[in-house]
Amino acid sequence: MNQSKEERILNFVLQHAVRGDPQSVVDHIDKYCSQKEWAMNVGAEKGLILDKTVEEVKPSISLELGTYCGYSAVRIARLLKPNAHLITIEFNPTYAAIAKQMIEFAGVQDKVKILEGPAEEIIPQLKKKHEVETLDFVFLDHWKERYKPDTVLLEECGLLRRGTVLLADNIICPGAPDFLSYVRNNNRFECTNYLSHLEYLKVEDAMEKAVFLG
Ligand SMILES: O=C(NCCCCCn1ccc2cnccc21)c1cc(-c2ccc(F)cc2)cc(O)c1O
Ligand SMILES: [Mg+2]
Repeated sequence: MNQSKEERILNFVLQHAVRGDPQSVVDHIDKYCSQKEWAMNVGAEKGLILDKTVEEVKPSISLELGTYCGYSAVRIARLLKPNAHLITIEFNPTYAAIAKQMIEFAGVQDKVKILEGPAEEIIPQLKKKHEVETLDFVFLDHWKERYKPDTVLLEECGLLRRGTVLLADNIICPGAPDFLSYVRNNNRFECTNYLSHLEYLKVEDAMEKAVFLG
């Protein structure tokens, strides 16, 4: 049976990256996806914006919506302080299985929990089933039309606290217009836009940081 693109990405990492070295895993995914096959990882340029945000927030508990092959989960986990954790939600079980292997190869499996299913179903379970109190950092990178409803759901579930930082990928391409207008017109969010480029291409893209003011 033919390999999928995601399996080819994983195999390239398993064969060429350094086991237990998250930076090597990130660099090799970027090498494969810039030279061989485009894939929707946040990539190196927007990845720096993600890194700077994680380093600023120093989150104890982070949530990622959209795991895909695990690129940004490894990118975030490599910067987390001891005993800090990332919960990452992936809808597609095939992607989740690839990401699990990617995260284990990078050696960050003790910091990352992958939950399978739609964010809409999992977010309401985070407090009771996954013992989350409130979130320090949220990276939105899933279905662009779910950014706004899932942000509202996070607030309704009491998962945001004063200072929780949301960072959203793909604000320009593919775009998340209802999320953007929601957070920018809501006086309980302090927003910052970071202009960048779509992963591996010269196409414009941006990330939006929205700090919840409580
Ligand atoms: O679609 C994107 N990502 C989402 C993938 C599917 C998420 C499914 N999913 C995962 C967790 C989860 C939880 N709940 C519900 C659903 C959930 C995406 C697309 C592009 C892109 C594509 C083509 C193009 F021409 C230009 C740009 C670039 C990106 O960076 C992207 O992130
Ligand atoms: Mg994205």
